[in-house]
Amino acid sequence: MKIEVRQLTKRYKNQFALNDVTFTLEGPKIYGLLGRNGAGKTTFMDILAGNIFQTSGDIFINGEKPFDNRNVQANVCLIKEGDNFKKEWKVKEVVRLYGFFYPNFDQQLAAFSLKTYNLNPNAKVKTLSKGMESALGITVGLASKAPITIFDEPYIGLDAAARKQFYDVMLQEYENEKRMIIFSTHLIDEVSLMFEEVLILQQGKLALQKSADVLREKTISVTGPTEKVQKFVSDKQVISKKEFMGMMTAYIFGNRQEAEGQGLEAQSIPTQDLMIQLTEKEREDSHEAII
Ligand SMILES: Nc1ncnc2c1ncn2[C@@H]1O[C@H](COP(=O)(O)OP(=O)(O)OP(=O)(O)O)[C@@H](O)[C@H]1O
Repeated sequence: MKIEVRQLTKRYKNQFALNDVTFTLEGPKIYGLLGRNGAGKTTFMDILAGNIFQTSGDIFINGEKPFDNRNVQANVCLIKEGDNFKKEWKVKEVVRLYGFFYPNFDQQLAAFSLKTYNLNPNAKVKTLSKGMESALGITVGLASKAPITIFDEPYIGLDAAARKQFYDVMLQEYENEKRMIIFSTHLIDEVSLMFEEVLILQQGKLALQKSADVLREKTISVTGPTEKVQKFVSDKQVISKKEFMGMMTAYIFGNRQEAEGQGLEAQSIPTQDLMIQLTEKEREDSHEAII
């Protein structure tokens, strides 16, 4: 599957939820879509799933526009953090309806997942706890086998053990049959090892798109006397810098050994820290994407 996003903009009155973003996603791959509150993640996922229409720009899924397009929508399953299903539906009706809509829907996997999460097929959605409703979302999202499966904070209310079950089944399913999974979450440290590529949105702009391997190997923090650090980073891509009492820490794309060879302290940066550094206030106006 190929998703082409071209100068995509969504504006609500004076508020830009997405502001002229351009990028391409090509699967099968597990994408992490990250960003602070209000960065535009849900808006993007809603446009991708054909739920809402952009103000300007284009989005193509394998060359077709998703809005009001049944062909495309049958290939895209979006599970949000809540209110995915009508409250009056029974669990088994949700599974049946998703089964009708998604051509590759895996009934066996759905039944297995319902059992795993102790979900009673005859229970109405309105009687489920928050965590149980999330488990139902996860169940139909995974069982949909949609070529583009999107999870937008899908596990509100799920405890750590239940989240781990979800990750395990998701990875197992992905191993069995690869597809494009777009995963948006604030629990970044918990899932970042699953990502194959990371996108970070900041105030409706794309701040970063990089393969997870590159991020793991090449993003480092370098600490030492300010002058020495300044000199070391002068020819490198700098994510952010902080200075305190003659010492500087710079977050950069670079080589750890090279920094250590020059007597600087170097550490790799966890994805969550990277997101925080990239979206710090000082960077807000620069809108310089790292792609
Ligand atoms: N229906 C709407 N009407 C007005 N403004 C909206 C609407 N939906 C989103 N916005 C605004 O667009 C911006 C992006 O919102 P969005 O929900 O896409 O962010 P997000 O990255 O998903 O945030 P979060 O991590 O908090 O879920 C925010 O400023 C939000 O207030």
